Amino acid sequence: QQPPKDDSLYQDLGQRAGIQRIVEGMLINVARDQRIVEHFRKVDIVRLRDKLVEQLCVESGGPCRYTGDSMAEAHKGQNLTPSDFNALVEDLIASMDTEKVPVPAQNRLIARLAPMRSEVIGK
Ligand code: HEM
Repeated sequence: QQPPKDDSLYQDLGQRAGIQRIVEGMLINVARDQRIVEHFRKVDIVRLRDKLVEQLCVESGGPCRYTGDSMAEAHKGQNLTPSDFNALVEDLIASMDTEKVPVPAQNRLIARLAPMRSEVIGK
């Protein structure tokens, strides 16, 4: 038998609906973010939204499955920099602020994304 899964972060993010609002808010922030918006010009934004929601759901301990590409695959050829990465994280944090996600929960989510940094940057 599996130990019960810790889904407290998923709950703190407002479950699937809350995560969807966070992701959509982040993408709206990205659309206004001159530092990185160019990367997203030709992207299927609905697919990106859906894959991000799945991924944040999984990473926060929610009952979801991630069906997208690997992080290395998704960011291959983009040559993303540490500054690009930081800009996206700022846009995510601003969205979580708008959604009134408590700061400790924000920090837990960022901590779960941080290990992906090396798979995203410089590919
Ligand atoms: C921890 C940080 C990041 C995570 C968790 C993440 C997550 C994802 C996910 C789940 C996808 C969708 C993959 C798929 O379609 O199957 C994706 C695609 C994409 N990401 Fe990221 N990403 C991160 C950082 C970044 C950064 C810093 C940028 C640019 C500033 C970026 C730009 C993009 C773009 C443009 C796509 C679409 C690629 C395409 O459709 O060809 N990502 N990302």
